[in-house]
Amino acid sequence: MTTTSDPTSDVDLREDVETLTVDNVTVEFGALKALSEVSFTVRPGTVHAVIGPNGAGKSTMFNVLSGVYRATSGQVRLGDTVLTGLRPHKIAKLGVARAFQNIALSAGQSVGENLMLGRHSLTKAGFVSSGLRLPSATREGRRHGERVREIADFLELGSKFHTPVGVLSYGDQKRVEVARALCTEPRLLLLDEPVAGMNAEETERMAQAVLQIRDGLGISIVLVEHDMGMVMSIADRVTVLDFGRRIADGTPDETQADPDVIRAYLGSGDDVDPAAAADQVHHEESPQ
Ligand SMILES: Nc1ncnc2c1ncn2[C@@H]1O[C@H](COP(=O)(O)OP(=O)(O)OP(=O)(O)O)[C@@H](O)[C@H]1O
Repeated sequence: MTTTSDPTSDVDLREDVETLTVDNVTVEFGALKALSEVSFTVRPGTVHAVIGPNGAGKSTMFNVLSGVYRATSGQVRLGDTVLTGLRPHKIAKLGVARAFQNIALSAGQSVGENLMLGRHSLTKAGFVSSGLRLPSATREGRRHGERVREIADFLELGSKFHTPVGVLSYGDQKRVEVARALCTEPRLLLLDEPVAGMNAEETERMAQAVLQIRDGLGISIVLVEHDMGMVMSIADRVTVLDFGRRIADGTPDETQADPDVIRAYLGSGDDVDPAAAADQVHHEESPQ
């Protein structure tokens, strides 16, 4: 597996990719603080993981970033643009795409058709002109079709382009979900537990896809993830949450050696062992 490196040195960044700043975000549900003054920064063109044991606040953070939840206090900014308070579709329009933990695809439709649905927000031709097959609409349709095909190939879904999504393997379906998010041409991609429920091979393939997206498209990726091994091998930076608080923030090496992180994972009764994760990274980084 490709190992973690400083991506700012060798990645061709998309020009409009800006820093994402999470600034003192608190989310309260009644008396419960799901997030307490959490801050972190996602540098342009990096993979930034947000991890933590069960109930740490990961999904809540994902929902704040995508506008589904409103922060009780604090701010999220993309460059100078304040995202907190905006509705999900406005945030999407600003170039923030999300792929859900639970697959939300149209099972009866082909991979290509599902990706085209993701493309819809970028399609200028209205319903009438498309319906009448006006030349401008046909031209535009062709252009979008080509791009969708490219994105499918990019995520190794080209050979399944005409296959109904419902008959694909779980791993392939998850990659379609990610590909659909990419069809909106985002500058920031939010991934919610992209390897949940995957076997080792599918996990490895998704990890590679995430790195390919970072390096090939030059965009930023926020990865909210439970699987610590996967995160440690591909993230440039990791923010660790526990009971809604940020307990660590640093490189994978720094965070997995952090006693608070080890305590949080071991104390959670979680089957993820930071030491095993560290071994795994070490093993993967070893020369062939
Ligand atoms: N809509 C909600 N209403 C009330 N409480 C909520 C809501 N969403 C989350 N919580 C609570 O906030 C806390 C953080 O939950 P969250 O789902 O963000 O954690 P998580 O890290 O994603 O956990 P998991 O790994 O189990 O999915 C939990 O105590 C949870 O019960």
